[in-house]
Amino acid sequence: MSNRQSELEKLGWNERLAGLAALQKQSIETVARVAAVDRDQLLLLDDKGTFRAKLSGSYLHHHRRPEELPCVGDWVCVERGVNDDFGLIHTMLERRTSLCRKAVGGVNESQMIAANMDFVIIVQSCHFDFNLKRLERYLVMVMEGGATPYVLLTKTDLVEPDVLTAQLSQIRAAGITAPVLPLSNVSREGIEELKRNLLPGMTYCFVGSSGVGKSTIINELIGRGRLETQDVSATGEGKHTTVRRELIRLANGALVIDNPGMREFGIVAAENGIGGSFIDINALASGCRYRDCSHTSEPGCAVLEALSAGAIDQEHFQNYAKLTEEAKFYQMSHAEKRKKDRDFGKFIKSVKKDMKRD
Ligand SMILES: Nc1nc2c(ncn2[C@@H]2O[C@H](COP(=O)(O)OP(=O)(O)OP(=O)(O)O)[C@@H](O)[C@H]2O)c(=O)[nH]1
Ligand SMILES: [Zn+2]
Repeated sequence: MSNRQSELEKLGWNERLAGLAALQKQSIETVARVAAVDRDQLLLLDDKGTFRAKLSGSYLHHHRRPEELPCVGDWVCVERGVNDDFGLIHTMLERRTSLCRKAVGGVNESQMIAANMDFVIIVQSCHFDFNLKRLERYLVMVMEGGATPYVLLTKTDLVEPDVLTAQLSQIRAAGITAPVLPLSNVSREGIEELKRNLLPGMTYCFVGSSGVGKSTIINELIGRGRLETQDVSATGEGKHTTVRRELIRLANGALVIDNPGMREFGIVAAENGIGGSFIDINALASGCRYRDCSHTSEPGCAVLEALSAGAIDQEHFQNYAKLTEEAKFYQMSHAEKRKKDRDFGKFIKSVKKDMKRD
C-alpha cells in the first residue's frame, strides 16, 4: 500500500472511493477531501496538508444545481499546477451520505451542508432546548441523507435527574431507537463515553440549535490549545481570504465536521428517511389493506385502527403525517414546483383582473 493511500485513509479514503475514482480514470494522486468552502474558494486536504482550489469552468458549466457543488466532506479530483497556488477541481466523487437544508431565502432549492459523514451527532440541550418533534425532524433528515444518527442530550448539570429520565422515556416512547447519550460539559458526565465512541477514520458531523454546547464539546474533543483548528491565513499580499477549516482530525483519528452555518438550519425531509424514527407506524402500515395506503381515510387502514384504539400516540402520528407531506413536496421535480408557482402567478393575475372589473 502506498504511503499516500494510507495517509488518505486517515482522512476517510476507502475502497468505494477508489473504485469511483478509477471509473472516472482518475489516479489517486489527484484526490483530496474538502475541508471547507468559502464562496468560490475551496480548502482541500490531502496527505501533504491543506491547499486552496477552485472549480474548473467546465465543472461549473456542467453542474449548475447547488447540490452538485462540492461541500465540506466531499472528495474531489484536482489538478495542481507546478507553482500555481490554486488547484483546479474537475470531478467530484459520488457521495455516500449527505446532509442538506433549504437554501436561505430560496423556496425549492436545497443546499448541501456536509457530505460523506458516517454519523451525524444531533445535539439538544435537556435544559429548555429539548423538543421531541424537532428531534424527530433531525432524525428524518439524517436518515434520508444515509448517515447514522447519534443523539447527545447536553447540559444535564442544569436539570434534575427525573427531568432527564422523563425526556429519555419520551424519546423511547416515540419509537426512536438511535443511541442517546446524556452529557454535560460542566460535570463532564458522558464526555469520556463520547470520546470512546468516536472511531478513527470515521467522519462525524455535529448539528443542533445555537447555544446547546456544540463548540464546547468540539473544543473539548480537540483539546484546547491544539493547532488543528488554526485558520489557513492569507499569503503574499493578501490575495486569499482566510478560510476556517471545518473538517478536523482528532488526535484519536476520528474526523469531525463542525458546522458554523447551522443557525438557519432548515429541515428537508424525504420519505425514505421516515422509516427509522417511525418504525412503529411503518410496521403497522404493512397491515393496511392497500399497499399505497395514505393512512388518511382508506378502508382497512391498520394505522388508523391503531390510532383510534389508542395504540399509537396522536401527536406522534400527526408528526408522521406532516413529515410525509413535506417529503412529497421535496420529491416533486423542479419543473413541477415551477409549474405550481406559475399557476399561482396566473391565479393572482386573474384575481387582480376581477378586482379591476368591480
Ligand atoms: N451549564 C452548562 N453550560 C454549558 C454546557 N455546555 C455548554 N455550555 C454553555 O452554553 C453556552 C453555549 O455553548 P456553545 O458551545 O457555544 O454552544 P454552540 O452549540 O456551539 O452554539 P453556536 O456556536 O451558537 O452554534 C456557553 O456559554 C457554554 O459555556 C453544559 O454542559 N452545561
Ligand atoms: Zn393505512
